[in-house]
Formats: sequence, structure tokens, C-alpha cells
Amino acid sequence: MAGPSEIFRPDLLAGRVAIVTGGGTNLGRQATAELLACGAQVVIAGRREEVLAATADELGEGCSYVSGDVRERADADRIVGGALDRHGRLDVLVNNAGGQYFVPAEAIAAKGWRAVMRLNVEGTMTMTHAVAEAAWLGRPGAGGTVINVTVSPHHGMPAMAHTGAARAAVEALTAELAERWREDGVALVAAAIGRFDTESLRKYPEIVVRQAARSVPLQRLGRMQEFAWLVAFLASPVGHGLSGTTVTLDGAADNWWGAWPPELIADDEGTVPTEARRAEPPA
Ligand SMILES: CCCCCCCCC/C=C/C(=O)SCCNC(=O)CCNC(=O)[C@H](O)C(C)(C)COP(=O)(O)OP(=O)(O)OC[C@H]1O[C@@H](n2cnc3c(N)ncnc32)[C@H](O)[C@@H]1OP(=O)(O)O
Ligand SMILES: NC(=O)C1=CN([C@@H]2O[C@H](COP(=O)(O)OP(=O)(O)OC[C@H]3O[C@@H](n4cnc5c(N)ncnc54)[C@H](OP(=O)(O)O)[C@@H]3O)[C@@H](O)[C@H]2O)C=CC1
Repeated sequence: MAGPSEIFRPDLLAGRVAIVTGGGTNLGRQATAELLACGAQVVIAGRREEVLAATADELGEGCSYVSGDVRERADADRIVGGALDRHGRLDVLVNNAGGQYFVPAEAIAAKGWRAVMRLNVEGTMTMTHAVAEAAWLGRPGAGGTVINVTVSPHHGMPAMAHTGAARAAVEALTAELAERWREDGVALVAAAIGRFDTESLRKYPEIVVRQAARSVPLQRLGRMQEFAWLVAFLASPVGHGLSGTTVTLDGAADNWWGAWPPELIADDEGTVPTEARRAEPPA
């Protein structure tokens, strides 16, 4: 059962209906719990029916699922059709399904590049079009919000060139479609997220997982609940005011290239020296 929200009103999203792709696991599941806590009804989607069924069962009333592959238009239409049949409306799409594997740029095989593009860019586009065409475009008074999960930092990701390119494409599409579909009442926002404390992060090489928090200025991994709060916030009416933008939740990883303190200038205690003040203020 999804408990009450720690920060939002229980009726913030009352009467709203959301689809969360990848909603059966980790960040998607936590976001689903928060949307439910804010009064929304949520249809979660993913390829593994048993995973979705377990999550829907655990989160309880208001949560249901449709299994399918976001890369296939027929599946996307089935997911959207299932949500509309059940609830008669759609207000929010969270394109959370996504991912990549950890590999130096020069070792990315063409097939792997295509797999990452297909999942993150095409999967996002396919679901977005399926929802917009079935529920929003050309329907006066309708409309809704698309939340596209992307990845921060934007200044380059070690061993993730394929996902950096894919997520940049999604952010560009977010801006483009926000302009194209504005008059249909459709808002699109990208949520560029950093390094989160999830089971999914643990598939990466051990040293990457161990050092991930150190590489963030905030010196800790993001918490799944923080992601879930951001999703609920963007799903609220304020999402329309942010349409076309990318909101970053990354512990400031976008601002800094390395670990703090930077090893090259830290002393043995790990302290970075500060500049001495001038003895006298300038005349
Ligand atoms: C300092 C701190 C910094 C810290 C840095 C850490 C920051 C982390 C930030 C982000 C974290 C997350 O996103 S965590 C969330 C992670 N979750 C996920 O990634 C789940 C979704 N991912 C996937 O489904 C897969 O990874 C993905 C490849 C994208 C799609 O799968 P598909 O089934 O379509 O593709 P597959 O059949 O598996 O693979 C297709 C091809 O891809 C390539 N390929 C796939 N996996 C491969 C691998 N491990 N190594 C090499 N190559 C691989 C091969 O060419 C494969 O072809 P063959 O050789 O013929 O098989
Ligand atoms: N964890 C982290 O630190 C970070 C995560 N992210 C991003 O956040 C999002 C969620 O990640 P997270 O929860 O950590 O990882 P997960 O691996 O748990 O999430 C991926 C989800 O997407 C679903 N999925 C994958 N491929 C498809 C597909 N083709 N069709 C439908 N569903 C699919 C998976 O279910 P199934 O396999 O059953 O289909 C799974 O539920 C991803 O986009 C990820 O890249 C970004 C930055 C950092």
C-alpha cells in the first residue's frame, strides 16, 4: 500500500491518471507510489508481467498494469488503450523506462548503439505519440504532461557516450514538442537525474558503484524518494509552467567534473586550501 506523501497534499493529483513506464522497479516504482499518494491513478508498464503484477499488488488501490515493450508501437497503443479503457482519461505520461550499459565510447558496437538509441529515444517517442494521439491532440480541453527521464551530467559521462547522445536527443525532442503541442495543452518536461541509490545502479562495475557518491558535489547518491517527489511536482499544474525545459536533480553533478575535494589540490586531510585574504583592504 502506498502511504501518504511526506510533502504533498493527498489530493494534489486527485482525479488524474498517469502511465509510468518502467513503473515496476526502482525509480519508476517509487514515482508510482508518490503519484498514488497524491491521489492519482497509475497504470505501470514494462515487459515483465510478473514484476508489474507484484508491484501493483504491493502498491494497492489505484495501481494497475499493462505489460508491453515501449519500443513497439502496437504495444504502446495497447498500454495507452488499457489505461483509457480503465480510467477514461490520461493526464500524465512518465517516460521512465530506459537504460544503457557501461562501456568506453570506442568499444560501443553498432548493435549496442542502436539498442540504447532504440530504447531511450524511440521508446520515449513511441509512447509519447501513442498517448498524445489517443488522448490529447486536437481535443479541446484535453491535454496533459509528459515527463521524460534523462541523465545528468550534461558535460560528458564516463563510459556512457551512447546514453549521453540518446538522452540529449530526448531533451531536444522535449523542447521541440513542447512548442509544437502547446496549443493542444500538452506540456513536456525532461527530468535529468544523476546517480541514485538503486538496485539498478549495482549492475555497474564495483568501483563505479563504490565511487559514485564521491563523484557528486553533494557527496551522496540521490534518494529514490527525491526522484519521486520531482515526478509528482512535475505532474502537478506547475509542470505546464516548466514545459520545454530540463529540470536537473543530480546533487550538482552538472556543475563539477570530478570528486570533491579534487585530488590534485587537496592536502593529506582532504582539505582544499583557501586563498589568504589581503592584510589591508584596498585604499
Ligand atoms: C565515477 C562515477 C561514475 C558513475 C557513473 C554511473 C552513472 C549511472 C547513471 C545511470 C544509471 C542508470 O540508468 S541505472 C538503470 C539501468 N537499467 C537499465 O539499463 C535497464 C535497461 N537496459 C537494457 O535493457 C539494456 O542495457 C539495453 C542494452 C539498453 C537494451 O537491451 P536490449 O535487450 O535491447 O539489448 P541486448 O540484446 O541486451 O544488447 C544489444 C547489444 O548491446 C550491446 N551490449 C549490451 N550489453 C552490453 C554489455 N554489458 N557490454 C557490452 N555490450 C553490450 C551488444 O552489442 C549487444 O549485442 P550482442 O553482443 O549481440 O548481444
Ligand atoms: N538509477 C540511477 O542512478 C539512474 C537512473 N536513470 C534512469 O532512470 C530510469 C529508471 O531507472 P532505474 O529505476 O534505476 O532502473 P531499472 O532498470 O529498474 O528501470 C528500467 C525499467 O524500464 C523497464 N524497461 C526496460 N526496457 C523496456 C522496454 N523496452 N519496454 C518497457 N519497459 C522497459 C524495465 O522493466 P522490464 O525489464 O520488465 O521491461 C524496468 O522496470 C531509466 O531511464 C534510467 O536510465 C538515470 C540516471 C541515474
